[in-house]
Amino acid sequence: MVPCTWKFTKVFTTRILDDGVIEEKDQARIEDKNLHIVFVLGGPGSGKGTQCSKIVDTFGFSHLSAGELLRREMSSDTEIGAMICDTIKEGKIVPSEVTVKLLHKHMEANENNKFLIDGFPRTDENRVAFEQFIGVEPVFVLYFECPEEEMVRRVLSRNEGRIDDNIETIKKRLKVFRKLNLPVINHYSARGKVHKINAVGTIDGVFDNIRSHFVAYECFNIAPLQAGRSDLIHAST
Ligand SMILES: Nc1ncnc2c1ncn2[C@@H]1O[C@H](COP(=O)(O)OP(=O)(O)OP(=O)(O)O)[C@@H](O)[C@H]1O
Ligand SMILES: Nc1ccn([C@H]2C[C@H](O)[C@@H](COP(=O)(O)O)O2)c(=O)n1
Repeated sequence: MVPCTWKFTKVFTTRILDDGVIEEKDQARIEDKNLHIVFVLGGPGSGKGTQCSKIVDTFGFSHLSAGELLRREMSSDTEIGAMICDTIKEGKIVPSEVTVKLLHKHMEANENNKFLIDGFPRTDENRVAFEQFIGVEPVFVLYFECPEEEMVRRVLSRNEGRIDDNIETIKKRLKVFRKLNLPVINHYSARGKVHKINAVGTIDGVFDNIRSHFVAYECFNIAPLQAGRSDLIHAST
């Protein structure tokens, strides 16, 4: 399995408590972890979250869903929470600064060094912000290919009470996906990093296809695995 090669540079955070006691907290900086990051991309409802749970159970990654982190932040009674709510309702993309900071916070707090980052980067701006702020490239990118009618069907029957699971917002999210997310997938595809997954089929059937990519990755001792360069993807509309 994975050799754990943390460098363990500690960051000491000093805080003076109310009673004058000095509390020193130490944490490993994520910059010093030997991070293995897999980005999981695909349109809304293509099954990213469902498959991430299975990857976590089988391959020991930690799952960070950018959408889920934003939804949690949205329920905070703050200006940023309200901004996230408006943006998600409109099917638009939250400014990268907010999302990357949330990802950073959760990666830093988690001892694991293997992360599945689901629904990120959604735009070139997201991608560049992550590269600049976190400074790590993904080892590979899973791209869930799914017909739009199937994605709409799945989202409309998801029934989790999400404010963006309605036909009006779904249409906007699909448009944003075609316009902003496909260029990101093409960016990684040109670098041989994209593993295309056929997202149609039973949940277990789709996972069987995904499994081989992680097994191969582990066999290569977690060295960045170069996928074959796949054809560029063009938005159909
Ligand atoms: N292979 C599948 N076949 C049929 N339904 C599926 C399949 N995979 C997932 N689903 C269902 O489709 C819905 C959407 O799946 P999921 O939430 O995993 O998608 P997602 O890509 O994470 O969506 P989003 O980007 O909107 O968060 C869920 O109700 C899930 O149970
Ligand atoms: N990188 C991201 C990821 C998500 N969002 C917002 C906009 C999405 O429509 C919404 C839901 O995300 P999902 O659960 O479908 O991954 O969250 C964003 O702005 N930036």
